Amino acid sequence: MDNWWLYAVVALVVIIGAALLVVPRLRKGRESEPAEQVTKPEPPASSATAVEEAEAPVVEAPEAPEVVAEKPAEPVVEVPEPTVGRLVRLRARLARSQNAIGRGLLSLLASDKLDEDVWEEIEGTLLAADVGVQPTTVIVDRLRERTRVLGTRTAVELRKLLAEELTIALDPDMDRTLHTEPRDGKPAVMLVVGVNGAGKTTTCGKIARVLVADGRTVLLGAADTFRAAAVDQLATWAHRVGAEVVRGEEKADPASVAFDAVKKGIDAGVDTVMIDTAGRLQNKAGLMDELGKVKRVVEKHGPVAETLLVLDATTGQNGLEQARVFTEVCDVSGVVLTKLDGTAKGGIVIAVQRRLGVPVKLVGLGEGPDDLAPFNVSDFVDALLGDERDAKVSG
Ligand SMILES: Nc1nc2c(ncn2[C@@H]2O[C@H](COP(=O)(O)OP(=O)(O)OP(=O)(O)O)[C@@H](O)[C@H]2O)c(=O)[nH]1
Repeated sequence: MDNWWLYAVVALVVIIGAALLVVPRLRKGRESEPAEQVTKPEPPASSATAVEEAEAPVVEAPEAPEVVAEKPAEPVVEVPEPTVGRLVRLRARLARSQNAIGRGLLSLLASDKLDEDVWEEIEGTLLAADVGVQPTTVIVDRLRERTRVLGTRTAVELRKLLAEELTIALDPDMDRTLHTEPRDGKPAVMLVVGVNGAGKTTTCGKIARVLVADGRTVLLGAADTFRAAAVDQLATWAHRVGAEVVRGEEKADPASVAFDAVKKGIDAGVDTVMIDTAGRLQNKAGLMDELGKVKRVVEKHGPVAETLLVLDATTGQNGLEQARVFTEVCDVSGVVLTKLDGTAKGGIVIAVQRRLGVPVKLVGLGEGPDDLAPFNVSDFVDALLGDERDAKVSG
């Protein structure tokens, strides 16, 4: 027990040493806690971006004029194909789709014996080609008579006879002029009517291209206010050739859009104003009335030069009844027969003219911008029957 103080000193040293070791660690541990608290409230990366974005307009504002300057100033205006001889250039396509009629008829006529059965087959071929009952009867009766009287049997002569009969059936004396020239200092106004999907908007665009190619100025009125896409479609066609478009609000009164378009055309001094109307079903009396209203309202500016009825050739005879209603409402002056490239029934041209008493003025031969041609009887008959030289070779 003499050394009790020695034990006391050692114990004190141990306690102090332990205290020196433990306290700094505790302190260190406490210091790290606030560090974690700092990282937690840091804004996440995305909110930092949001702040940058929120500030962006302020920072980028001075650059705005540069953006405007970089915009492509003018759309590229296309130069359409010249119109002269278009039907001839498109003849191969037309002939491909019509060959069934021409070849069928010519081979039947070249039969060893033109008996009752053969004439019935000829009649069937014409009916199947949508020529229509009455014109078919006339064509067959005349052919029968002429082959009997003339005793014609060579392929060349038979082709000539058939061509003559088809030409008569197509009424070459009908006036197929498209009235697009301004009169009395006012633009020629064209109304384009027809059922949904017949190709009205496309036809407006194609005609505008033809007119622009011929050096005319054109304004298009988008009176199909029922379908916003139709308005955009027309505007696209117009921009491609540099024509102006007048469009109304969606669901606006089509008659007022048409009226405004003609007024703008008069003020701007353009040559032709074309009004694209909504596709209307003939059994919707209200809609047909509205079409009549469009015409009356437009006529307040002066007479309409041309009312074109657009008909889809692939609807065949069924389309004719619909077509007839249009002729009653709006005094149709010409027919545009579209999609002739999509049918082997070219005889519909004969049926349309007979039924409506209106000339086919233009034909659509494809979806391409220049696939529209003035209708020409002799080119069409040539396309129906194939090249005359083919007949000579086989004759
Ligand atoms: N193959 C072919 N397709 C055509 C021709 N004319 C138009 N079309 C196509 O027919 C479709 C309908 O044409 P649109 O011009 O939209 O018809 P629309 O009469 O204005 O139709 P709505 O606006 O619904 O009344 C489109 O796909 C055109 O490309 C043609 O001569 N041949």
